[in-house]
Amino acid sequence: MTKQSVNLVNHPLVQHKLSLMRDKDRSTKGFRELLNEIGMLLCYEVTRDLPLEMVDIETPVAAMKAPKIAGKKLTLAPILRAGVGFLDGMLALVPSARVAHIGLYRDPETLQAVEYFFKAPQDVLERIVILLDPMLATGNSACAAVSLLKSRGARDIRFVCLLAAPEGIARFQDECPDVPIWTAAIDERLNDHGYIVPGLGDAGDRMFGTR
Ligand SMILES: O=P(O)(O)OC[C@H]1O[C@H](OP(=O)(O)OP(=O)(O)O)[C@H](O)[C@@H]1O
Ligand SMILES: O=c1cc[nH]c(=O)[nH]1
Ligand SMILES: [Mg+2]
Repeated sequence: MTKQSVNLVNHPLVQHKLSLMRDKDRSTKGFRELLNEIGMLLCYEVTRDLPLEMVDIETPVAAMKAPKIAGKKLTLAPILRAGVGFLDGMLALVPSARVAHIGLYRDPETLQAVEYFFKAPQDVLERIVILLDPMLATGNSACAAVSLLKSRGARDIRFVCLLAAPEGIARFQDECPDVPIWTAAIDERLNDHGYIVPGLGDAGDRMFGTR
């Protein structure tokens, strides 16, 4: 199967906000607000190609045909915990989206993803699923999440992250060649503990103030 693309979102607003988030002195409040704002901007990009259909409406002045989004509806699927940081911003733009929660944490020794929760809408197979996690490091969590979604029948999946390591992109594209990626940056590498360098540290801990 041909590998889907990596879409680098280099809009100045996204890049500026990401730099603010990387700063080790950014407060928990600031970090969370920025992730939410970037979520909104990335939602704009990942939905750019949604098909439109022309429908009849009446303005106060005249009848017209106007474009509305057609076809499949959206499910937003955050990987807990850090993926939740994108959710409110995206739901502000797509308020009727359904939400699938995917509970995964990364074992600090093995770096394998450990599942602890999964709840998806019944009709997830009929929807476009936007998988959310700010960090694509080894790729283990994102691959495990795609496999859970596919086990429920999801076929049309897109992955949105904030930062990606080249190692994570390679692994994800190998295992999930049918899932395109949107990211705000591709960093240099992973360190010995599987953290993205230069990265921004542990996204979940920074967002919830747990370290
Ligand atoms: O690509 P990977 O190597 O799998 O790493 C990325 C994962 O690590 C972080 O989650 P973490 O396990 O820290 O859980 P948390 O969000 O609850 O802190 C991050 O939010 C991703 O889910
Ligand atoms: O750099 C990293 C790698 C995995 N998870 C994070 O939150 N940060
Ligand atoms: Mg974490």
